[in-house]
Amino acid sequence: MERAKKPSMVSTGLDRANRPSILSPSITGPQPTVSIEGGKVTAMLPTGDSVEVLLYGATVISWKNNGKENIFVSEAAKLDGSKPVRGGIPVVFPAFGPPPKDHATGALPQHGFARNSTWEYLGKSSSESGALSKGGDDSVKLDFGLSSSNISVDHKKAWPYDFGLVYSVTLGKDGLQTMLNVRNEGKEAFEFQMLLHSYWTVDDITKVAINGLGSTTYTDKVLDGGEHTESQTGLKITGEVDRVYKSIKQDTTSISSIDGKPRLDVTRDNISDTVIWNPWIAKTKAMADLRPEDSYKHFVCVEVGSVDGWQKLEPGETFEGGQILKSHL
Ligand SMILES: O=P(O)(O)OC[C@H]1O[C@@H](O)[C@H](O)[C@@H](O)[C@@H]1O
Repeated sequence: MERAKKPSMVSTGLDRANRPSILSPSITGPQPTVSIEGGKVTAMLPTGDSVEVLLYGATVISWKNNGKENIFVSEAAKLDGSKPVRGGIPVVFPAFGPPPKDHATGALPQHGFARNSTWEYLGKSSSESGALSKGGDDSVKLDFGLSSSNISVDHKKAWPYDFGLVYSVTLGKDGLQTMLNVRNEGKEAFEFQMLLHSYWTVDDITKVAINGLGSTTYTDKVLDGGEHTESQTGLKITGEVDRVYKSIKQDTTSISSIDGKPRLDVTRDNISDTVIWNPWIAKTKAMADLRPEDSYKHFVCVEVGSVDGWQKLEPGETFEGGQILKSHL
Protein backbone atom coordinates (compact mmCIF):
# COMPACT_ATOMS: atom_id res chain seq x y z
CA MET A 1 0.00 0.00 0.00
CA GLU A 2 2.86 2.41 0.69
CA ARG A 3 3.88 2.79 -2.93
CA ALA A 4 5.04 6.38 -3.41
CA LYS A 5 3.62 7.94 -6.54
CA LYS A 6 5.08 10.89 -8.33
CA PRO A 7 2.51 13.61 -8.75
CA SER A 8 1.59 13.47 -12.39
CA MET A 9 1.00 17.20 -12.51
CA VAL A 10 3.26 19.97 -11.41
CA SER A 11 1.43 22.90 -12.92
CA THR A 12 -2.06 24.09 -12.10
CA GLY A 13 -3.47 21.57 -14.54
CA LEU A 14 -5.91 24.15 -15.82
CA ASP A 15 -3.87 24.45 -18.98
CA ARG A 16 -3.55 20.68 -19.55
CA ALA A 17 -4.16 20.10 -23.24
CA ASN A 18 -6.02 16.78 -22.97
CA ARG A 19 -7.96 17.57 -19.83
CA PRO A 20 -11.46 16.07 -20.14
CA SER A 21 -14.17 18.66 -19.90
CA ILE A 22 -17.93 18.78 -19.71
CA LEU A 23 -17.93 22.44 -20.57
CA SER A 24 -19.33 23.67 -23.83
CA PRO A 25 -20.40 27.27 -23.37
CA SER A 26 -22.64 28.85 -25.98
CA ILE A 27 -22.68 32.41 -27.12
CA THR A 28 -26.05 33.81 -26.05
CA GLY A 29 -28.99 33.10 -23.74
CA PRO A 30 -29.93 33.46 -20.10
CA GLN A 31 -27.14 33.26 -17.52
CA PRO A 32 -26.66 30.85 -14.59
CA THR A 33 -27.50 32.32 -11.19
CA VAL A 34 -25.43 31.97 -8.03
CA SER A 35 -26.62 32.79 -4.51
CA ILE A 36 -24.87 32.61 -1.15
CA GLU A 37 -26.92 32.19 1.99
CA GLY A 38 -26.53 30.53 5.38
CA GLY A 39 -23.06 29.10 4.68
CA LYS A 40 -24.22 27.57 1.39
CA VAL A 41 -23.56 28.46 -2.26
CA THR A 42 -26.27 27.52 -4.75
CA ALA A 43 -25.85 27.68 -8.52
CA MET A 44 -28.62 27.18 -11.05
CA LEU A 45 -28.51 26.95 -14.83
CA PRO A 46 -31.23 28.40 -17.03
CA THR A 47 -32.37 24.77 -17.56
CA GLY A 48 -33.19 24.51 -13.82
CA ASP A 49 -30.29 22.10 -13.12
CA SER A 50 -28.65 23.09 -9.84
CA VAL A 51 -25.89 22.38 -7.35
CA GLU A 52 -25.61 23.30 -3.65
CA VAL A 53 -22.28 23.45 -1.80
CA LEU A 54 -21.84 23.97 1.94
CA LEU A 55 -18.83 26.06 2.94
CA TYR A 56 -18.36 23.51 5.72
CA GLY A 57 -16.17 20.89 4.06
CA ALA A 58 -16.92 22.43 0.62
CA THR A 59 -19.44 19.59 0.68
CA VAL A 60 -21.68 19.29 -2.37
CA ILE A 61 -25.04 18.41 -0.79
CA SER A 62 -27.32 18.55 -3.82
CA TRP A 63 -27.00 18.16 -7.57
CA LYS A 64 -30.23 18.07 -9.50
CA ASN A 65 -30.78 17.52 -13.19
CA ASN A 66 -34.17 17.24 -14.85
CA GLY A 67 -35.60 18.04 -11.41
CA LYS A 68 -34.15 14.86 -9.89
CA GLU A 69 -31.65 14.55 -7.05
CA ASN A 70 -28.39 12.71 -7.72
CA ILE A 71 -26.89 13.05 -4.27
CA PHE A 72 -27.85 11.14 -1.15
CA VAL A 73 -27.82 13.01 2.17
CA SER A 74 -28.91 11.21 5.34
CA GLU A 75 -32.02 12.56 7.08
CA ALA A 76 -29.92 12.67 10.27
CA ALA A 77 -26.90 14.38 8.68
CA LYS A 78 -25.58 17.38 10.59
CA LEU A 79 -25.51 20.39 8.28
CA ASP A 80 -24.55 22.87 11.01
CA GLY A 81 -20.79 22.34 10.99
CA SER A 82 -20.78 20.16 14.10
CA LYS A 83 -19.52 17.06 12.24
CA PRO A 84 -18.76 15.94 8.67
CA VAL A 85 -21.88 15.60 6.53
CA ARG A 86 -23.24 12.03 6.27
CA GLY A 87 -23.88 12.17 2.56
CA GLY A 88 -23.09 14.54 -0.28
CA ILE A 89 -19.52 14.72 -1.52
CA PRO A 90 -17.23 15.25 1.50
CA VAL A 91 -13.65 16.07 0.48
CA VAL A 92 -11.12 13.73 2.09
CA PHE A 93 -7.64 15.29 2.57
CA PRO A 94 -4.79 14.81 3.53
CA ALA A 95 -5.35 11.18 4.65
CA PHE A 96 -7.90 8.51 3.77
CA GLY A 97 -9.26 6.23 6.51
CA PRO A 98 -7.55 6.10 9.86
CA PRO A 99 -4.10 7.60 9.08
CA PRO A 100 -1.19 5.21 9.74
CA LYS A 101 0.38 6.07 13.09
CA ASP A 102 3.88 5.98 11.62
CA HIS A 103 3.07 8.55 8.93
CA ALA A 104 3.19 12.38 9.11
CA THR A 105 -0.64 12.39 8.99
CA GLY A 106 -0.78 9.92 11.94
CA ALA A 107 -2.24 12.37 14.49
CA LEU A 108 -5.15 13.42 12.24
CA PRO A 109 -8.71 12.10 12.48
CA GLN A 110 -10.15 9.54 10.04
CA HIS A 111 -10.34 11.06 6.51
CA GLY A 112 -8.28 14.13 7.56
CA PHE A 113 -9.58 17.65 8.14
CA ALA A 114 -10.86 19.05 4.81
CA ARG A 115 -14.37 17.66 5.31
CA ASN A 116 -14.70 19.31 8.71
CA SER A 117 -13.09 22.67 8.03
CA THR A 118 -14.90 25.76 6.80
CA TRP A 119 -13.75 26.71 3.31
CA GLU A 120 -13.75 30.13 1.70
CA TYR A 121 -15.91 30.82 -1.37
CA LEU A 122 -13.48 32.22 -3.94
CA GLY A 123 -16.01 33.13 -6.62
CA LYS A 124 -17.64 31.94 -9.80
CA SER A 125 -16.89 31.97 -13.48
CA SER A 126 -18.96 30.87 -16.43
CA SER A 127 -16.20 28.78 -17.88
CA GLU A 128 -12.62 27.93 -17.05
CA SER A 129 -11.52 28.62 -20.60
CA GLY A 130 -12.35 32.30 -20.62
CA ALA A 131 -15.67 31.77 -22.35
CA LEU A 132 -17.27 34.17 -19.86
CA SER A 133 -16.11 37.02 -22.05
CA LYS A 134 -17.89 35.36 -24.97
CA GLY A 135 -21.09 35.17 -22.96
CA GLY A 136 -20.91 31.46 -22.06
CA ASP A 137 -24.19 30.62 -20.37
CA ASP A 138 -24.52 26.90 -19.98
CA SER A 139 -21.98 26.18 -17.28
CA VAL A 140 -20.87 27.78 -14.05
CA LYS A 141 -17.76 27.06 -12.01
CA LEU A 142 -17.66 27.67 -8.25
CA ASP A 143 -14.24 27.80 -6.56
CA PHE A 144 -13.62 27.10 -2.88
CA GLY A 145 -10.34 27.51 -1.01
CA LEU A 146 -8.77 26.06 2.13
CA SER A 147 -5.24 26.70 3.36
CA SER A 148 -3.08 26.08 6.38
CA SER A 149 -4.03 29.54 7.67
CA ASN A 150 -7.73 28.68 8.06
CA ILE A 151 -7.73 25.19 9.58
CA SER A 152 -8.11 24.67 13.33
CA VAL A 153 -5.17 25.01 15.70
CA ASP A 154 -5.44 21.28 16.54
CA HIS A 155 -5.37 20.23 12.89
CA LYS A 156 -2.46 22.55 12.17
CA LYS A 157 -0.57 21.12 15.12
CA ALA A 158 -1.25 17.57 13.90
CA TRP A 159 -0.19 18.36 10.30
CA PRO A 160 2.02 21.46 10.30
CA TYR A 161 2.51 21.89 6.53
CA ASP A 162 1.78 24.94 4.40
CA PHE A 163 -0.71 23.97 1.75
CA GLY A 164 -3.37 25.55 -0.43
CA LEU A 165 -6.43 23.72 -1.74
CA VAL A 166 -8.75 24.97 -4.46
CA TYR A 167 -11.84 22.86 -5.05
CA SER A 168 -13.74 23.65 -8.24
CA VAL A 169 -17.33 22.54 -8.72
CA THR A 170 -18.54 23.07 -12.29
CA LEU A 171 -22.17 22.63 -13.16
CA GLY A 172 -22.68 22.14 -16.89
CA LYS A 173 -25.67 21.24 -18.99
CA ASP A 174 -24.12 17.82 -19.53
CA GLY A 175 -23.10 17.10 -15.94
CA LEU A 176 -21.00 18.07 -12.96
CA GLN A 177 -17.24 18.25 -12.56
CA THR A 178 -15.49 18.38 -9.18
CA MET A 179 -11.73 18.94 -9.14
CA LEU A 180 -9.31 19.30 -6.24
CA ASN A 181 -6.12 21.29 -6.72
CA VAL A 182 -3.44 20.84 -4.02
CA ARG A 183 -0.42 23.13 -3.79
CA ASN A 184 2.59 22.91 -1.52
CA GLU A 185 2.98 26.50 -0.30
CA GLY A 186 5.75 25.66 2.16
CA LYS A 187 9.47 25.01 2.28
CA GLU A 188 9.36 21.25 2.86
CA ALA A 189 7.83 18.38 0.92
CA PHE A 190 4.64 16.70 2.15
CA GLU A 191 2.69 13.54 1.34
CA PHE A 192 -1.07 13.33 1.09
CA GLN A 193 -4.02 11.29 -0.06
CA MET A 194 -7.28 12.73 -1.43
CA LEU A 195 -10.71 11.29 -2.10
CA LEU A 196 -14.12 12.62 -3.17
CA HIS A 197 -16.39 10.61 -0.87
CA SER A 198 -19.47 10.73 -3.11
CA TYR A 199 -22.83 9.31 -1.98
CA TRP A 200 -25.08 8.57 -5.01
CA THR A 201 -28.83 8.02 -4.84
CA VAL A 202 -30.12 4.70 -6.20
CA ASP A 203 -33.69 3.40 -6.26
CA ASP A 204 -32.82 -0.05 -4.97
CA ILE A 205 -29.31 -1.18 -4.03
CA THR A 206 -30.16 -4.81 -4.84
CA LYS A 207 -30.71 -3.85 -8.49
CA VAL A 208 -27.49 -1.88 -8.84
CA ALA A 209 -24.43 -2.96 -10.81
CA ILE A 210 -21.15 -1.07 -10.83
CA ASN A 211 -19.38 -1.39 -14.14
CA GLY A 212 -15.83 -0.60 -15.17
CA LEU A 213 -13.96 -2.32 -12.35
CA GLY A 214 -13.55 -5.76 -13.94
CA SER A 215 -10.10 -7.36 -13.54
CA THR A 216 -9.02 -4.57 -11.16
CA THR A 217 -7.09 -5.34 -7.97
CA TYR A 218 -8.82 -4.24 -4.79
CA THR A 219 -8.30 -4.31 -1.05
CA ASP A 220 -11.33 -5.79 0.70
CA LYS A 221 -11.69 -4.06 4.08
CA VAL A 222 -14.75 -6.15 5.00
CA LEU A 223 -13.44 -9.58 4.12
CA ASP A 224 -9.83 -9.86 5.24
CA GLY A 225 -8.01 -6.65 4.38
CA GLY A 226 -6.29 -8.63 1.64
CA GLU A 227 -5.90 -8.06 -2.08
CA HIS A 228 -8.30 -9.60 -4.59
CA THR A 229 -9.04 -9.26 -8.30
CA GLU A 230 -12.52 -8.22 -9.40
CA SER A 231 -14.08 -11.09 -11.33
CA GLN A 232 -17.49 -9.48 -12.00
CA THR A 233 -17.89 -7.09 -14.92
CA GLY A 234 -20.88 -5.58 -13.15
CA LEU A 235 -20.31 -5.56 -9.38
CA LYS A 236 -23.47 -6.41 -7.41
CA ILE A 237 -23.96 -5.13 -3.85
CA THR A 238 -25.47 -7.90 -1.72
CA GLY A 239 -24.04 -7.05 1.71
CA GLU A 240 -21.60 -4.66 3.37
CA VAL A 241 -18.99 -3.48 0.87
CA ASP A 242 -15.84 -1.50 1.66
CA ARG A 243 -13.26 -1.88 -1.08
CA VAL A 244 -10.39 0.13 -2.48
CA TYR A 245 -9.98 -0.49 -6.23
CA LYS A 246 -6.47 0.47 -7.28
CA SER A 247 -4.78 1.66 -10.47
CA ILE A 248 -8.00 1.19 -12.45
CA LYS A 249 -7.40 0.97 -16.20
CA GLN A 250 -10.87 2.03 -17.37
CA ASP A 251 -11.43 5.79 -17.04
CA THR A 252 -15.13 5.50 -16.28
CA THR A 253 -17.00 3.64 -13.55
CA SER A 254 -20.74 3.47 -14.26
CA ILE A 255 -23.64 2.74 -11.97
CA SER A 256 -26.55 0.95 -13.59
CA SER A 257 -29.92 0.14 -12.11
CA ILE A 258 -32.71 -2.37 -12.79
CA ASP A 259 -32.30 -4.18 -16.13
CA GLY A 260 -28.98 -2.43 -16.71
CA LYS A 261 -30.58 1.02 -17.00
CA PRO A 262 -27.75 3.59 -16.84
CA ARG A 263 -27.80 5.71 -13.67
CA LEU A 264 -24.49 7.62 -13.47
CA ASP A 265 -21.09 7.71 -15.20
CA VAL A 266 -18.14 8.67 -13.03
CA THR A 267 -15.00 9.52 -15.03
CA ARG A 268 -11.77 9.92 -13.11
CA ASP A 269 -9.48 12.78 -14.10
CA ASN A 270 -5.81 12.31 -13.21
CA ILE A 271 -6.53 9.89 -10.35
CA SER A 272 -6.57 6.13 -10.48
CA ASP A 273 -8.31 4.67 -7.42
CA THR A 274 -11.96 4.28 -6.42
CA VAL A 275 -13.54 3.22 -3.12
CA ILE A 276 -16.87 1.42 -3.22
CA TRP A 277 -18.74 1.61 0.10
CA ASN A 278 -22.14 0.57 1.40
CA PRO A 279 -22.52 -0.12 5.14
CA TRP A 280 -25.56 -2.43 4.69
CA ILE A 281 -27.93 -3.23 7.59
CA ALA A 282 -25.98 -3.57 10.87
CA LYS A 283 -23.48 -0.75 10.24
CA THR A 284 -26.27 1.60 9.15
CA LYS A 285 -28.09 0.94 12.43
CA ALA A 286 -24.90 1.63 14.34
CA MET A 287 -24.35 5.02 12.65
CA ALA A 288 -26.55 7.55 14.45
CA ASP A 289 -26.26 10.08 11.61
CA LEU A 290 -27.37 7.62 8.92
CA ARG A 291 -31.15 7.53 8.87
CA PRO A 292 -33.68 6.18 8.14
CA GLU A 293 -32.42 2.73 9.06
CA ASP A 294 -33.09 1.41 5.55
CA SER A 295 -30.95 4.20 4.02
CA TYR A 296 -28.41 1.67 2.85
CA LYS A 297 -30.92 0.59 0.18
CA HIS A 298 -30.94 4.03 -1.36
CA PHE A 299 -27.30 4.98 -1.88
CA VAL A 300 -23.95 3.69 -2.95
CA CYS A 301 -20.65 5.47 -2.46
CA VAL A 302 -18.38 5.53 -5.51
CA GLU A 303 -15.45 7.58 -4.26
CA VAL A 304 -12.70 8.53 -6.69
CA GLY A 305 -9.33 9.38 -5.25
CA SER A 306 -5.65 8.89 -4.86
CA VAL A 307 -5.44 6.65 -1.81
CA ASP A 308 -3.12 3.80 -2.73
CA GLY A 309 0.15 5.03 -1.28
CA TRP A 310 0.88 8.76 -1.11
CA GLN A 311 1.22 11.67 -3.45
CA LYS A 312 4.37 13.66 -2.66
CA LEU A 313 4.57 17.38 -3.39
CA GLU A 314 7.84 19.27 -3.24
CA PRO A 315 7.72 22.99 -2.35
CA GLY A 316 5.85 24.93 -5.04
CA GLU A 317 4.46 21.80 -6.73
CA THR A 318 0.79 21.32 -7.52
CA PHE A 319 -1.43 18.28 -8.02
CA GLU A 320 -4.90 18.27 -9.52
CA GLY A 321 -7.41 15.43 -9.78
CA GLY A 322 -11.13 14.86 -9.66
CA GLN A 323 -14.19 13.53 -11.38
CA ILE A 324 -16.55 14.26 -14.26
CA LEU A 325 -20.10 13.10 -13.67
CA LYS A 326 -22.85 12.38 -16.13
CA SER A 327 -26.29 11.60 -14.74
CA HIS A 328 -28.87 9.56 -16.59
CA LEU A 329 -31.74 10.68 -14.34
O1 LIG B 1 -17.79 7.25 8.97
P1 LIG B 1 -16.83 7.93 8.02
O2 LIG B 1 -15.58 8.42 8.69
O3 LIG B 1 -17.52 9.01 7.23
O4 LIG B 1 -16.37 6.84 6.97
C1 LIG B 1 -17.30 6.14 6.22
C2 LIG B 1 -16.60 5.11 5.33
O5 LIG B 1 -15.84 5.80 4.37
C3 LIG B 1 -15.27 4.95 3.37
O6 LIG B 1 -14.60 5.74 2.43
C4 LIG B 1 -14.31 4.00 4.04
O7 LIG B 1 -13.76 3.12 3.07
C5 LIG B 1 -15.02 3.22 5.11
O8 LIG B 1 -14.10 2.36 5.78
C6 LIG B 1 -15.68 4.16 6.10
O9 LIG B 1 -16.42 3.41 7.03
